Amino acid sequence: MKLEARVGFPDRDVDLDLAVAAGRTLALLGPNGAGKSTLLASVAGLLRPAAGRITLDDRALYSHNGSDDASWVPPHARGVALLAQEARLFPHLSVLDNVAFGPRSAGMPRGRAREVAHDWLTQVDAGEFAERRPSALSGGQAQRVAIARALATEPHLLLLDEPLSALDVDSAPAIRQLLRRVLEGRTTILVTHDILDAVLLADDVAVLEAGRVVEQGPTARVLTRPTSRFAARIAGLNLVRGTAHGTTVTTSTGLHVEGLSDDPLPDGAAAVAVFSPSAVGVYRQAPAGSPRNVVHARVTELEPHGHQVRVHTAHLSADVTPAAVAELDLAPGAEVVLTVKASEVAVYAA
Ligand SMILES: Nc1ncnc2c1ncn2[C@@H]1O[C@H](COP(=O)(O)OP(=O)(O)OP(=O)(O)O)[C@@H](O)[C@H]1O
Repeated sequence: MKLEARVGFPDRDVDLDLAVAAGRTLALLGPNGAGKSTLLASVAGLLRPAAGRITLDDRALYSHNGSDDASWVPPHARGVALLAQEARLFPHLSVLDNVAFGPRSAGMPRGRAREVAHDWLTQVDAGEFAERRPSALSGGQAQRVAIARALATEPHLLLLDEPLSALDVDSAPAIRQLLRRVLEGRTTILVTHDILDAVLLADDVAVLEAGRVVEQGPTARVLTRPTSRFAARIAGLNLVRGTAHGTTVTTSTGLHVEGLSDDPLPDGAAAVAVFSPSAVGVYRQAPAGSPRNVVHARVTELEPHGHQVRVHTAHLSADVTPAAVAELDLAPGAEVVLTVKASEVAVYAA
């Protein structure tokens, strides 16, 4: 089913508008406090927006038009399942009864509900734990059971709130693989801080910043041609925002970055210049006679990055070899000149 959600919380300065197409997974990305949990809780029915409208296909789960005639479907009647960071299984029930709980609550006879629970446990490779209590499961095993419990209710919409973040590094990859399998064809919203989750699990990505959706689109597009600084950072790219003049982007502080553009941009249009840290050269003094983009900056941090060292400055990053770090005597506070060839910079509308 297709989800459309417009939710407004003036007291939180949150005003979000997004949609998830039927059968697709949308990853919600954004810094702390961006509004991801607020959106999830609103869709689950745990939080009531001050304004907006939430629909699953044609069914309104919540609507409010400024007067008193709001419609409100309670959480249990929404057909929405929420999977949290921790499995939160009922401690006094066996694993099997945990999974059978949803179908039983929906009126399914006990024997049939247990059969359904068995099927789901088998599908998540947790059949062997059926008779155990949750206290006898590892974190990864418990999360498998929680996935089975969520899916056994046959939800129209699945909400995943950082489902891998509480797992240790050894069990997360297997659960990620499992999610990849079970999310296929299900309408899902996935809140994550992990770029790997977005790449492996999500068809689309929405980036939230300060209570607003700042960009939304297919995952591959957002990660290769980001228009927000947050998306650029998680994609490992430099992004300079400003206005276009030809194929040059000029920032509000007067920095000019020239690049290449597929489509001509109207003069003065909002635009970004995007380039990889590996395309950035680092010098102590401006190289003579260079046609490149040149930016004066100060090193803020050095960070290992594969076999390279990522040199961070206030707005841009560069990847250099460890030998170059030694040769240039780079350290936080060092003044540097960064260069990038126009042919390495993509300029497009933001
Ligand atoms: N219970 C609350 N009462 C009032 N304001 C809140 C409450 N919970 C969150 N907020 C505010 O709402 C805004 C959105 O917060 P939210 O928790 O949705 O962000 P988030 O993207 O989920 O962040 P995180 O990644 O840290 O979980 C923030 O400004 C936050 O301070």
